[in-house]
Amino acid sequence: MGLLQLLKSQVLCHLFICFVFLVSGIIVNMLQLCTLPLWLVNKQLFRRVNIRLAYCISSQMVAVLEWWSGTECTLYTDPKSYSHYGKENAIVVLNHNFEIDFMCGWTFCDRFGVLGSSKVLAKKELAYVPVIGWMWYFLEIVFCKRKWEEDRKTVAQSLQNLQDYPENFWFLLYCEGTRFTPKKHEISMQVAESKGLPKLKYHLLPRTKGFWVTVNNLRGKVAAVYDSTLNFRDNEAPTLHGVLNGKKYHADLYVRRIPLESIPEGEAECAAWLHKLYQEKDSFQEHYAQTGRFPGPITNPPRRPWALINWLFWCGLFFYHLVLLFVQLLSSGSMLTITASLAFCVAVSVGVRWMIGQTEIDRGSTYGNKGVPLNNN
Ligand SMILES: CCCCC/C=C\C/C=C\CCCCCCCC(=O)SCCNC(=O)CCNC(=O)[C@H](O)C(C)(C)COP(=O)(O)OP(=O)(O)OC[C@H]1O[C@@H](n2cnc3c(N)ncnc32)[C@H](O)[C@@H]1OP(=O)(O)O
Ligand SMILES: CCCCCCCCCCCCCCCCCC(=O)OC[C@@H](O)COP(=O)(O)O
Repeated sequence: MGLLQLLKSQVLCHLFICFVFLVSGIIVNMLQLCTLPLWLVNKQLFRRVNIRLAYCISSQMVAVLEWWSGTECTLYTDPKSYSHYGKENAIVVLNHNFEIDFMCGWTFCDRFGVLGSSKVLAKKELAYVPVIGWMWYFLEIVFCKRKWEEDRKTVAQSLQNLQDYPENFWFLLYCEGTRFTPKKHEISMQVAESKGLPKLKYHLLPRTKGFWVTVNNLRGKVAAVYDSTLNFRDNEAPTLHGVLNGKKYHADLYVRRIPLESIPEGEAECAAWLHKLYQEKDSFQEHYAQTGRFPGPITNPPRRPWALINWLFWCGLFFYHLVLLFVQLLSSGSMLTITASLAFCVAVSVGVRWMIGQTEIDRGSTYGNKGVPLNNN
């Protein structure tokens, strides 16, 4: 093991990275709060400012993935579609199998210059996660309770609000609605069978209502759906812990650009279209399993330096102040101050541990664990 790799595996380094993320994130959340009055005076300026503030937070996770762990992200797509990426609004449909799939998504957003403005249809529980969840309020992220009767109005309204959004954005939809587990897969395939739909091997059965409502409420604003299929080389199951430990993964992403006009408007037709899309996605995963690659040419967007610069800025700032604080603490000799500082460090570690837990599939929700009642006759 090299010296750098040894350094990356040190718990103290992980604690420092997490500390920087949490404290800088809370500072940015405070700044976001201060921008609220701007909403009343100049809504578009409020949005532009918040896109940049959000970038300071989300790009830290991109920097850790790209520069700390050195994870490589390869893009399979045709060059004609490539020329549109980052220059238009799009709905991204992505498979939901990996704990760090959202970080890979963010990496691609950054490479095409839409990271600050990127959006998602997220479960409501994530709105309460400090830093990221709080940041999302100011980005007008669309939250759902995953209960259609309650979501149908609120989701449509939040999507309508994006009609006059001033900068290009990608809107991410995990149509499976939850992360893949063998149990959820088995249950969703029972649902597929009861609906007379072909079985999927690598995906859960997609929930179609969110897709239908998104496509129809963003019509006229969004140019295309980017059908995106992600996998990792060597059958790896990447984790945030692995990334913090400096483990290098290799992500492969296959993207097809589908013009929005080609997607049917009616609910039933749109649902059938999405089911067909997931059958195609399944065949791409099968191709990957057989050959170790996705179909089509590789056109790799380069890493950009901004995420690294932002991260180094915050790390430098906190490192300087932490050293100063440490020296002052030792020279003060006050047991009370030392104990209070230790308690603060423990609180930060516990908070971050809980946040990391949100990314872990084993600690995931039970959503999708129940299907339609089986007919045992
Ligand atoms: C490549 C570049 C990437 C770019 C990245 C861009 C941006 C990045 C930005 C941010 C990154 C951050 C990432 C954060 C991650 C957070 C993501 C989440 O929180 S995912 C969870 C929330 N999202 C969703 O759930 C979206 C999908 N869901 C839906 O669309 C749902 O329809 C819904 C709108 C949420 C409503 O939920 P509900 O449960 O009420 O669903 P339905 O009404 O659809 O369900 C009933 C329907 O489903 C059938 N059914 C029953 N059981 C199952 C089952 N187990 N599996 C499948 N289907 C099931 C049931 O028979 C009903 O069928 P029908 O509709 O025919 O009546
Ligand atoms: C700079 C690096 C610092 C790293 C350390 C800091 C920890 C940061 C943790 C950030 C937490 C981010 C929240 C986004 C999480 C996205 C997780 C996710 O994918 O959600 C799952 C849902 O889709 C479905 O949920 P389930 O039904 O599967 O349950």
